[in-house]
Amino acid sequence: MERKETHASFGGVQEVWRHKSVSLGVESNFAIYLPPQAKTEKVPVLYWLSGLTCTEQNFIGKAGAQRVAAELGIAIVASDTSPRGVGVADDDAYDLGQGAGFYLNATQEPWAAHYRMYDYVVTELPALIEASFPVTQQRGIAGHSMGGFGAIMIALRNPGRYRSVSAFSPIVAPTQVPWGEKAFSAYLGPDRASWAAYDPLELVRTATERLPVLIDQGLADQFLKEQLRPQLFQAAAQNAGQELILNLRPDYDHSYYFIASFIADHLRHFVSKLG
Ligand SMILES: N[C@@H](CCC(=O)N[C@@H](CS)C(=O)NCC(=O)O)C(=O)O
Repeated sequence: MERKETHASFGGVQEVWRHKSVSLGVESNFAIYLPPQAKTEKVPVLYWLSGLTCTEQNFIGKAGAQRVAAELGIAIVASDTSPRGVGVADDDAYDLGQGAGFYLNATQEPWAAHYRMYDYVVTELPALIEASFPVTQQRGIAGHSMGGFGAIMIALRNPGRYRSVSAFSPIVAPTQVPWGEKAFSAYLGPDRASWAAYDPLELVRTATERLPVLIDQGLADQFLKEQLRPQLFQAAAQNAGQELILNLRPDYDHSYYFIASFIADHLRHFVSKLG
């Protein structure tokens, strides 16, 4: 594992590391913010999953999360959004291939060899983080858009693994919207039965643990009506008895300006569940 960046930030440190990932079969970057408290004690860690086109850099450069993470004494880990490199399958479109891994394990060619972001985010990365940094096993998961989908899907599938889950502008119904249908068709194949394991609307029906889900959604989001459709998750949650805090925010769009405006609420949501 090699440290690529280190920056003092609000008394703590923002780092970027590169390591050989077993799940992805290539080298991958992740970012970790360690608050000042981590110099003397182990701290809880929030995993952040970014959206389409992002790397580990977007969140750390644009969300402005370090100040409140330092106040609260939590670490934040931001992964990449797909495997990358010359030997890794890709597509010219921004919403498929590198930068668009959708946090699942692909079963179809040419994707299956490297596109295993589900295993990476759920198992490999936390094991590495917990062995290498001063963090506890108190984990939270949050994300944006494709990453908001990833956070909700992963929390619903992994009872006991996370203390909290939250999302900005998540793709809640990937089997019913163009971004999700395109990605699931490519990575999982045409058999829609295989999509259910990654569909939050299905998972919320059968989940054995129901962490309250916090969602913030901008009402001026250019992707709201076609790709995000939070009301579909709202209805599924209501049917399932799933607690949902859905904050609809007038005027806010899909960008990191929106995330930066409300990220503190999501960090506090995580800390409120640590008990
Ligand atoms: N049309 C946009 C769609 C991608 C987009 O909006 N990505 C969001 C996540 S779904 C993002 O966070 N972009 C990177 C950034 O704003 O830093 C593009 O081609 O870049």
